Amino acid sequence: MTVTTSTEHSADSPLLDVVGVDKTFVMHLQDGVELPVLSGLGFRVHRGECVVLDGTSGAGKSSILKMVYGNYGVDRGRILLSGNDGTVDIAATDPRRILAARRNQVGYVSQFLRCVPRVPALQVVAEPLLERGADADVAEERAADLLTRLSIPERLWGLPPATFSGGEQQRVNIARGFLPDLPLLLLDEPTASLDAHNRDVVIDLIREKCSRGTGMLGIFHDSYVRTAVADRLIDVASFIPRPTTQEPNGAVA
Ligand SMILES: Nc1ncnc2c1ncn2[C@@H]1O[C@H](COP(=O)(O)OP(=O)(O)OP(=O)(O)O)[C@@H](O)[C@H]1O
Repeated sequence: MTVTTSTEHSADSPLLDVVGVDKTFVMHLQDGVELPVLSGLGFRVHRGECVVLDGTSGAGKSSILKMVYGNYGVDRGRILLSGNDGTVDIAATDPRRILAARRNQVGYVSQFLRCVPRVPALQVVAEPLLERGADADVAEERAADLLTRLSIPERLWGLPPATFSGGEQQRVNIARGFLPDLPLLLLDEPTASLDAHNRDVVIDLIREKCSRGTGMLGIFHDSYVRTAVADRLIDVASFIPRPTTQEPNGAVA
C-alpha cells in the first residue's frame, strides 16, 4: 500500500498530480489484443481550479477520469491524490484505501445515474451526506435545496429516479455528486442531456464550488460550457501513444 502521510501538503500543493502514466487496454476475450491509449500522461489540478480534458472522441478522456477514480488500473506512473488525509497514489494502492479516498478526497459525477432501485430521488441525493454522518434532516434539507435549484419538481422527490427523463436523471446525479464537499470532483459530461437553463445552473454550481476551493477535472463536449468553466485545458491528444514502426532489419523505431 502506498500512502504518504505528507507533512509537505500546503494550500499550493496540487490536489491531483498525474505523473508519467501509460495505459494500454488488453482485450482478454479477443486473443489478448492490446490497445495502447495513453503514454506519458502528466498534469496537475490545484485547489479552486477547473481543468478540462480536451480531445477528440476516443482520445482517452473518460479513461483518465476512471483511472483517477481508481476504476481503471495503469501500466506505469503515479496518480497522487492529496487532501487532509495526506497523499495517496491511486495507481499503486489497495481497494480499501481507494474507497477511503472516495469518501474523503474525490467525488465523481458520471454521465449516467446509477443508484439502488426503488430508493426515492430525495434519498438518492441525500445519501452521500448521510454516509458521512450528517443528520437526516440536514441532509434532506440540503438535497431539497439542490433539487429545487436544478428544477426537479417536488412531486418527483418521493419517486425512484428509474423512470425519470434523461435530463431529470442527469440532474439528480449532479445533485448527488455536488452535495458533499470533497477536495476534488471529477465530471464526465454533466451537462450532456440538459436544456439551456439547467446547463447555466450547472455552470453556476461548478463556479461556486471552485470558488470554495474544490478542484475540478471535467469533460465537456459543449463548447459553451467548456468556455464558461475551464481555467485550463489539457490536450489529451498529445498523450496518444505514437505507433511503433518495424524497420526492414526487424528493429523497432
Ligand atoms: N474498458 C475498456 N476496454 C477496452 N478498451 C477501452 C475500455 N475503455 C475505453 N477503451 C478504449 O480506449 C479508448 C479511449 O476511450 P475513452 O472512453 O477514454 O475516450 P473518450 O476520449 O472519453 O471518448 P468520447 O469523447 O467518445 O467519450 C477508446 O478507443 C476505447 O475503445
